[in-house]
Amino acid sequence: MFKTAAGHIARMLTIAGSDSGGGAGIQADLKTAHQFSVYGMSAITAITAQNTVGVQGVFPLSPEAILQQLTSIADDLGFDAIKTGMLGDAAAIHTIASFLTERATCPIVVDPVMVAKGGTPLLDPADVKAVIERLLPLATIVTPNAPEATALTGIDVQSLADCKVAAIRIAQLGPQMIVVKGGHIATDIREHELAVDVVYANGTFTYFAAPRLQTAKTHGTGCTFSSAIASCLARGMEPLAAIAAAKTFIHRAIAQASTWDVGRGHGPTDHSAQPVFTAHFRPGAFYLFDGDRWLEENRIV
Ligand SMILES: Nc1ncnc2c1ncn2[C@@H]1O[C@H](COP(=O)(O)OP(=O)(O)OP(=O)(O)O)[C@@H](O)[C@H]1O
Ligand SMILES: Cc1ncc(CO)c(N)n1
Repeated sequence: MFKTAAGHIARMLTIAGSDSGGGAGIQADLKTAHQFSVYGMSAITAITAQNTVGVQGVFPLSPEAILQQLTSIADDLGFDAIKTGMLGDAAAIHTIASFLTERATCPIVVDPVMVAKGGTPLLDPADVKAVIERLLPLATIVTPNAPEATALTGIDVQSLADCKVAAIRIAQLGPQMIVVKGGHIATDIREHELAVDVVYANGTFTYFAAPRLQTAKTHGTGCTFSSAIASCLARGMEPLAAIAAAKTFIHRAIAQASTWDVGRGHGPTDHSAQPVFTAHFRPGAFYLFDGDRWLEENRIV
């Protein structure tokens, strides 16, 4: 396990839903924390009956049950970074936001989960307001995919240019750094398609791209990516380096699972993948991951 500069084991808390299929939610988050040599803890917000084909049932926990888990962890174990995923409803969001305000001084990664890959809603659209008003102002990093960026801003996010406009709008809602993920965005800015994650902070865009992998093994990619970022922040890494390491991890996790026979639908990724750690990234640059290392490219997006 990784020891922080303060000399203790790095700890990451995930506040999210349970995925019985093991590829997304709490299960993905804890597997990811472990792979980053970070001690993982969980406060479960809802239990889903779910597999790679779809979501068969959602059973939210009460705000009391959520708060008691959070309090038990805060009173004893503590945390160096927190990630939030599927949250349930507005009442749960208010409870979690109040807890974070009172008891969290560490970095917070908000993955604004709204819809599962198969299309099942995991958050009522009426509750998006609570995410915007209560959670985004607390976020060190927020990681919407394209449809989530649309729900947060009202901008129809379909292209890289849309990602940039949406990121600027989301920044006005309070988070320190925004990552609009490129999994849903069709780009063709090279001879082969890329999955480009657009990062925005302090008025500057930085880009992390990787070749788009042609596979349906993408169940839980967003959960895995955001918990990888939180794990890196728990280790004390800088935000850009954390996002880059998370991108290398999810890229390899998708690639390694491409031949797996786990489930009949959108299969899970391989959380035993090895992340690549690179120390320094220049804000404003465009980086391409070639599977082994990051290359800085001279391009205007
Ligand atoms: N086919 C792919 N090839 C390479 N990278 C991908 C692919 N799909 C997604 N990614 C990467 O995975 C990460 C998660 O992005 P994505 O947009 O899929 O999240 P998401 O939609 O929130 O996932 P989910 O809802 O399934 O948890 C991003 O870094 C994105 O660039
Ligand atoms: C529990 C849970 N959280 C998040 C997602 C989004 O991938 C999912 N499918 N299930």
